[in-house]
Amino acid sequence: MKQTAKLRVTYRMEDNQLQPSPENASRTEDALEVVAKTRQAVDEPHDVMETPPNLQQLINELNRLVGLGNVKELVREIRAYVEISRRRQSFQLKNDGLVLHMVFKGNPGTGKTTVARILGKMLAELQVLPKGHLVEVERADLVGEFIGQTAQRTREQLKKAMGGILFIDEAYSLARGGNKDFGKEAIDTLVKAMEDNKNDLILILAGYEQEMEKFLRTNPGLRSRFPIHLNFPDYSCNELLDIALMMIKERQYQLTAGALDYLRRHLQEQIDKNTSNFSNARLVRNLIERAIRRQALRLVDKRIYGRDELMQIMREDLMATQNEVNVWTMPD
Ligand SMILES: Nc1ncnc2c1ncn2[C@@H]1O[C@H](COP(=O)(O)OP(=O)(O)OP(=O)(O)O)[C@@H](O)[C@H]1O
Repeated sequence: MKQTAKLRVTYRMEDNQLQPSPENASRTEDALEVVAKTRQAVDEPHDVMETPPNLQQLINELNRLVGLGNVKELVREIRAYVEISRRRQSFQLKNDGLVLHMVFKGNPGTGKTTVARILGKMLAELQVLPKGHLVEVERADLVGEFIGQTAQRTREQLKKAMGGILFIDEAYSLARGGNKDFGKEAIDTLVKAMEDNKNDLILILAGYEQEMEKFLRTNPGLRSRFPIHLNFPDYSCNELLDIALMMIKERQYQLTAGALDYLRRHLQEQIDKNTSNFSNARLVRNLIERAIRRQALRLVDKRIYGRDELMQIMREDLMATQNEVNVWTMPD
């Protein structure tokens, strides 16, 4: 692309060379710098989004997650926005700060915490957040039982989260008791902190979709402070199976054909039951981890075994988990 720039500058002759006249020398230098930068930006072929290695690793980590197309798209948007804001800055163009407070709506085990954790690290790499760590809290961490306790607890958590993300699970439980409840005080303290620490803190409210919608409807002032809403839908049977295979592979195990067949049927059965405590990818993780322990038990007294055998998860290892999986809920 051919680019021309017009400059209106007065010159004078000095040592047989044309020099900008002293009264507008600095304006000239500014103008020439802008021209140089424009040329560089327009003419030079350059990597549109150079990605530092740490950031690339996090992008890979996010992309490895099964599904979640909307989340991946949002992250692309944020990266692009940060990059363009930087380029605009170099031309002294106006830059309204990014407001990245978010609402994550979805059932348990749909990846909300996992995404928030990766996002925090990414925003630190992009220098949008100073640290990018995640502090996960729920009502009991914020709300006290006596006067004065709530503001103190909430402030403590805010302090821990400063520089990163404060992730509030089941955020609507803060409004549980209405205006007389201490939860209201927690919300007010959070809102104030959002205003006072615009560049140092991101708040994510997470929880079931319907409860969250109701919460935001009854607190209209809150909705406008959270410009980004992300839905985390339940995973399909195939997606859950992909997640299972990914987890198996990461841990250097393999499913036999019988185990795979069993797992597919079992997951579909769980989906069809449509129970409220169905925990999506967390259920899968618990199934796999339990099956790994069962496989160990099956092999431990065997004298002869090979590499393949040590890697194989069989149908019977998974079947043993059927009635026990809900008892064995592993922390993340
Ligand atoms: N899309 C995915 N691909 C691979 N693994 C996933 C995916 N989504 C979730 N997981 C895994 O499932 C487990 C549960 O996910 P996570 O804790 O992020 O869910 P959550 O929505 O925050 O649940 P909760 O609301 O109950 O806290 C984690 O081990 C996570 O790594």
